[in-house]
Amino acid sequence: MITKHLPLTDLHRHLDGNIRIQTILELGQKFGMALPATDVEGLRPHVQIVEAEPSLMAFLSKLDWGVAVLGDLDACRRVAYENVEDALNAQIDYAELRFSPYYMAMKHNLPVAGVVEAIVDGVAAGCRDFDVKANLIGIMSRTFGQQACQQELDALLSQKDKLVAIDLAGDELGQPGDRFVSHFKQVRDADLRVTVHAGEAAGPESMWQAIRELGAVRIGHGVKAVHDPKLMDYLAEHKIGIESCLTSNIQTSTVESFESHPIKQFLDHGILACLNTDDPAVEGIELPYEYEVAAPKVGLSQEQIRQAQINGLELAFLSDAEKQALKLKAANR
Ligand SMILES: O=c1[nH]cnc2c1ncn2[C@@H]1O[C@H](CO)[C@@H](O)[C@H]1O
Ligand SMILES: [Zn+2]
Repeated sequence: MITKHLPLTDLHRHLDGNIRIQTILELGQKFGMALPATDVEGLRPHVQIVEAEPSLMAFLSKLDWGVAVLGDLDACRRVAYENVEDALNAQIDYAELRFSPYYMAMKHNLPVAGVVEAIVDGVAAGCRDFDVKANLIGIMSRTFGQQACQQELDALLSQKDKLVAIDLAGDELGQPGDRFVSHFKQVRDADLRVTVHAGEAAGPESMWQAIRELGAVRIGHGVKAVHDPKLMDYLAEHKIGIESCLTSNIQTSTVESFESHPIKQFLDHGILACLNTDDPAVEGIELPYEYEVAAPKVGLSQEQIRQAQINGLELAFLSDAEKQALKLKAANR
């Protein structure tokens, strides 16, 4: 259950993994694209997980239609704006929305820096219209290699004041983190924080690398840490946050079943793990589902679920004053 009088955060939420099916249809039509179906139910199996996929990469292919219909920068702005409305509808007080501008720009050759501007714009408009606080995390999509990531990083750093952090997402097995050391040096030199998808498809060594060589202060997924007791200790001692995404881990076949998800061990070990969605529209879930259905299935007690909610605020890339303001707002409702 969500504790109503505490702020609800979603720190791991891909904006480009959360494009409404209806919007995909409308944009597809607007830009004259042949989609695999012409109505929501027909399109659903092409853009949403209907049963667990065999691998992370199979899961990720479901995001492709959503970005394929982004025919101009206005379309990017629309999707960003709708993401803030979706966060409001999911009861979220504070969202860190992450996006990969290169991935969004790819199909229609949009200017990558222009995509960043459009997302900044759309999210700002959404935050004005809906009562949600949001920050942006720029993603480098490792799937497309080092050069594409440098291009993506250049575009993101051109708007660095509008971002709170940079992430590395995509093909963890095919593009290991040691190829991105120089990219993350630039990120740290720009005073941006670092969160990295690691220990999802690859093992605990990928998490060590993200922490030691890339400067990660939070890790996306990180489920493989349970196989490395020293890493478990390190995460707890150094307060490295684990952004858990329970349903996503089942749907990518990263974790075999809810019952065997390691988040319980993380919390028992004093690790700051929190609950997040990942790609809500693609998964067909929202944050309340993670709190009310997925977390109990994993075996978390109500006290542990509450702790995960508290951890979300602690791990947020916000100032103490901003956290305090969110706490006050939640306490008074
Ligand atoms: O669960 C995930 N693991 C790894 N990469 C992901 C996940 N979800 C989305 N992306 C990746 O993030 C970028 C879009 O924001 C894309 O590169 C997509 O493949
Ligand atoms: Zn993710």
